[in-house]
Amino acid sequence: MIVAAAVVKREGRVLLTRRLQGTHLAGFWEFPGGKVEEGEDPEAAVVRECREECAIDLEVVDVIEVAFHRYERKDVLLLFYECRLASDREVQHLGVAEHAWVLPSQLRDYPLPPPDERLVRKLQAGR
Ligand SMILES: Nc1nc2c([nH]c(=O)n2[C@@H]2O[C@H](COP(=O)(O)OP(=O)(O)OP(=O)(O)O)[C@@H](O)[C@H]2O)c(=O)[nH]1
Repeated sequence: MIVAAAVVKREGRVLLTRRLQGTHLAGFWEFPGGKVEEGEDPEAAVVRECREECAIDLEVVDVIEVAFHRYERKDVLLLFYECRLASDREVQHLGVAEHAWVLPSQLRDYPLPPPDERLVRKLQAGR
């Protein structure tokens, strides 16, 4: 399973969303995104997922990190894309429980899934 997630920066902060109850890793925070569908371009997937789940419009800037993780019931290849906001629409909670704009130095206060660890370190190193 391929997952595309967005690293959206605004005024030195990065967007995190919280997973809905009843989903895999419920309650965890994450970089918004989701599964890439069959035949879908991962960059299109991250834009689509963020529109569906948060109502924001994004433009992909670059790939920032790749991670592979073996969960108990599935293997996940995560593609993290640096994205910029393409409009000034506010984040809405369509498919997420809540959101936060977080300073890199505060990312440790938000429980993120294990495969996100290296990305967190990169962001904290200012990259
Ligand atoms: N969006 C996102 N997903 C992540 C991150 N880190 C990470 O391990 N994941 C995992 O990647 C998968 C994303 O899939 P998803 O959000 O479309 O859906 P899901 O598996 O809950 O969907 P499902 O219940 O329909 O099968 C989840 O298993 C999630 O735990 C992250 O930072 N952002």
